[in-house]
Amino acid sequence: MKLLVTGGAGYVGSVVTALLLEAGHDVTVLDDLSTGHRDAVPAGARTVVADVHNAADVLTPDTAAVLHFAAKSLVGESTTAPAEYWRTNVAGTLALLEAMDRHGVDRLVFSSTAAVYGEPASAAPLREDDPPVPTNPYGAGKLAVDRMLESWAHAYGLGAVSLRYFNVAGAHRGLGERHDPETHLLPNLLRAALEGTPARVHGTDHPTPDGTAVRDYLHVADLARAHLLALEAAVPGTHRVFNLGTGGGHSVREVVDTVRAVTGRPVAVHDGPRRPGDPSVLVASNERARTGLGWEPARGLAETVADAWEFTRARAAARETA
Ligand SMILES: NC(=O)c1ccc[n+]([C@@H]2O[C@H](COP(=O)([O-])OP(=O)(O)OC[C@H]3O[C@@H](n4cnc5c(N)ncnc54)[C@H](O)[C@@H]3O)[C@@H](O)[C@H]2O)c1
Ligand SMILES: O=c1ccn([C@@H]2O[C@H](COP(=O)(O)OP(=O)(O)O[C@H]3O[C@H](CO)[C@@H](O)[C@H](O)[C@H]3O)[C@@H](O)[C@H]2O)c(=O)[nH]1
Repeated sequence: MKLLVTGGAGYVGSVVTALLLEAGHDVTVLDDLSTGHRDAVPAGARTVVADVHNAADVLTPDTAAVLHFAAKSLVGESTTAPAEYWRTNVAGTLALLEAMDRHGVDRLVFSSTAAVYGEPASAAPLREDDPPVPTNPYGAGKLAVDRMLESWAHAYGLGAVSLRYFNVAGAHRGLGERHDPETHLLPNLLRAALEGTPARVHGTDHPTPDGTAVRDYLHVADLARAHLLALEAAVPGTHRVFNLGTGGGHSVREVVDTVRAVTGRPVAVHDGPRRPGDPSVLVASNERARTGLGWEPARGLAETVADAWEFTRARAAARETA
């Protein structure tokens, strides 16, 4: 299939692009490189450096589907700089949908997020029919897009799938997290392991067994595989929503312990206050993805950390020889 991947120079989009190419698809990446990297786009894909608002210039009538990753995606930043979140994530998606309408492209796979659920009422795994009550502009904007897609499917016959990712982590064949500044837990812990500097624990007073926040860490290669299944599930006239997570949670302290075990390094941590907008527990129920997409995650936390560690060390070695 001829596919457009927005945000394909970013972390998740580059890994999905690699899998799409392996499966024989013809891929064009549209990315403004604001948080992505041109050299992260796998060989074999075309790259167009452009804003998602200008997707109409890149789409063609023979584009079969769009996979839409381009977004601003930091919960904390969305509370202090919301304008950019509404502009890129919501207005940008509206521009993309209008461009798809103009070219008759009727299938979309969208990167939604666990942040649409806000602060869950209990620690039970979140289901897609649990009430979405986002607590920050990032989650609110992603929920707005989920609802936009629902109306587009109903009124204009779009076939859309919203994949609500929980915490993506790990690396796949030389592709991993390269954010600057880096705010995500695992890359920060691995940098601490590499450089011998301390990492920070945001909040030790959560209502969890050890007081630190619990998240569902999903290997990026498992996540990426779900996108190929979602492409098949994007049937015109329907909008479907799937949570993507392992179904199990780990506290920040458990991730720290796993990093120490995998790297064999001490990794010092300083305890600090909670980060504004951070829910205490986010764990996915992946039942619907298992039955509806035939998807299941294959990797656990130790393998996810090990792959991210290999990526971190390889990049450090490449920097040294450069
Ligand atoms: N990483 C996670 O844990 C996670 C969890 C839930 C949802 N998501 C969602 O998954 C998607 C990918 O996230 P990621 O972690 O790979 O982030 P990323 O920042 O690595 O990738 C986003 C890509 O979009 C591009 N981009 C941003 N604004 C753009 C614009 N206006 N026009 C064109 N390109 C633009 C960036 O340059 C970057 O390459 C995002 O939509 C994000 O909200 C990520
Ligand atoms: O140096 C750090 C970084 C993070 N944390 C904590 O670790 C947990 C995970 O944080 P992080 O890796 O920053 O991810 P989240 O804030 O949970 O957000 C990610 O996961 C969400 C879905 O759960 C997505 O919506 C977001 O786009 C994505 O950034 C949180 O409790 C943080 O407070 C620390 O203690 N120290």
